[in-house]
Amino acid sequence: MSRDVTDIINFAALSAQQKSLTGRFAAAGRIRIDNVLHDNVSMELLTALKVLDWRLVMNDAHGRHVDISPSEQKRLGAKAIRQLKTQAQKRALSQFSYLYENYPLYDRVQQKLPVPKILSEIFTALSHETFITYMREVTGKGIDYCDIQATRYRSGHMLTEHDDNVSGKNRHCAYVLSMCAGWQRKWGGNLEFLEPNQSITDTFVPQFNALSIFAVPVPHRVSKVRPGVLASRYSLTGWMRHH
Ligand SMILES: O=C(O)CCC(=O)C(=O)O
Ligand SMILES: [Fe+2]
Repeated sequence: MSRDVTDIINFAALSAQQKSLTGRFAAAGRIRIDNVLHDNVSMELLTALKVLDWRLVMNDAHGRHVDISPSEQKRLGAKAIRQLKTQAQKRALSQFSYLYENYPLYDRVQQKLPVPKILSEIFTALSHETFITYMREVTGKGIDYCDIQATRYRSGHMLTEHDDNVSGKNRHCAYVLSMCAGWQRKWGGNLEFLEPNQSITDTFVPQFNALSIFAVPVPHRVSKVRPGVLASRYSLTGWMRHH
């Protein structure tokens, strides 16, 4: 049997923070909410994330999206993948670039493809009326559903400056449910909020079971995970949208 939204999302924690979050979102356009999932759910999610079939995604020199399945990664081999990574990292110095791993949860659900139960339960909870109503109250925005993907950033991965605004997608807010225990800011992989004058106004270091929400459009990036870092930066991320 599937669990109810209240068995997934820790509404007691959300209600306790609601007033301060509403004030902060109105003032700053971004917030972090701690302890969003129940403890047992967050542990189950982490277990599932560790064994997902991760695809490698990046953009090429012409800005085209490249998406490499696990079997294709195996076929290409470690040397070819390393070369692709090096090229992406070079491009990141001069143009919009990204390189990370993803699991397209929303797309898979839309296409009626199988997904791990825990991921499907969390996706359902994030688009449940109870959670959407809460988010509408906190952000003051006309959200009615969330799309979702899982992401994994490992050593050398990054996402350079962008603002999430894509015409026709009706993205009101971006969200990142960060699922990293013991992440250190010196490892990179930090979510940074940017201003035109080269300053970084805010840095969200990955945490465990913490939900960041920020208004779209706002310039931001994920700094490169430092070479040699062995930990994985896991998140569930997407946009709060309206139909
Ligand atoms: O993972 C993050 O912290 C942010 C990801 C992001 O900005 C995006 O996918 O557009
Ligand atoms: Fe983004």
